[in-house]
Amino acid sequence: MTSKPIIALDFPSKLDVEEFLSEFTEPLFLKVGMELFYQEGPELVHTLNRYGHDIFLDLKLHDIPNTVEAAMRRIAELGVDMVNVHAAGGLAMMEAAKRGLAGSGTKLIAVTQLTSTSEEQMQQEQLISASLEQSVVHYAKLAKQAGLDGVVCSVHEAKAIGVACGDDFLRVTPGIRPAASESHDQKRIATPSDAKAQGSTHIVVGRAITRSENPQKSYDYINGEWSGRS
Ligand SMILES: O=c1ccn([C@@H]2O[C@H](COP(=O)(O)O)[C@@H](O)[C@H]2O)c(=O)[nH]1
Repeated sequence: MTSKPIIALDFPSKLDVEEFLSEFTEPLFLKVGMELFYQEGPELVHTLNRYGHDIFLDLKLHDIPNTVEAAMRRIAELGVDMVNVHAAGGLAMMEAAKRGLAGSGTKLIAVTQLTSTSEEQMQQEQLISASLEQSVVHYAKLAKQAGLDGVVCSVHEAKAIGVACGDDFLRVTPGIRPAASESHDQKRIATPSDAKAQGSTHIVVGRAITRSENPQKSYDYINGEWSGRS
């Protein structure tokens, strides 16, 4: 059975979130990112939790190990289902993040290479001579070594990560677009059915649902394709 699509709540305020969620009747898997969390803080997370939604807190921590461990101790108290760090922060930082979450039940995943990054951009701007897939798999192995539950990657690397890190290692994939949709700022996009075929364990979908004229209909369509019902 596949997980529910994770809806990226990239909204500026709680009011916008309430208006968006009023369209839905069932419990959802929601992603709270930086824009919303910096505006509304932990209270919004508690509210979404009370309504029975699963929550991925997408804050992408990246700092020295001591700072990240302390921040994760606070995040552990929020009771979210999933949180993340940047794998580029290194092994010691990821291990510290995991220590900070100890006893919480919150899954910890690491961003490998952002889905808005192309191979050419990565090689030129980060001075990495490896291929993008090699870089992503390298970070996935580092995250596994640190004891993390999985990574954020694009659908295009999901299969290779499954081979390198095992099938139970989470491959959470943003950059999801229905066929022939606009890619916006994303470089490594794929459809929900591609994600299913390539072994993503979760898909993250923002604008294709939140900016749709009919969010419930778009969600149902994407969920159907992802779960193999259409
Ligand atoms: O590599 C990454 C990591 C995180 N994201 C986040 O996912 C959503 C995608 O939104 P769309 O509107 O579907 O493009 C967004 O919140 C990003 O911050 C990502 O896209 N890529």
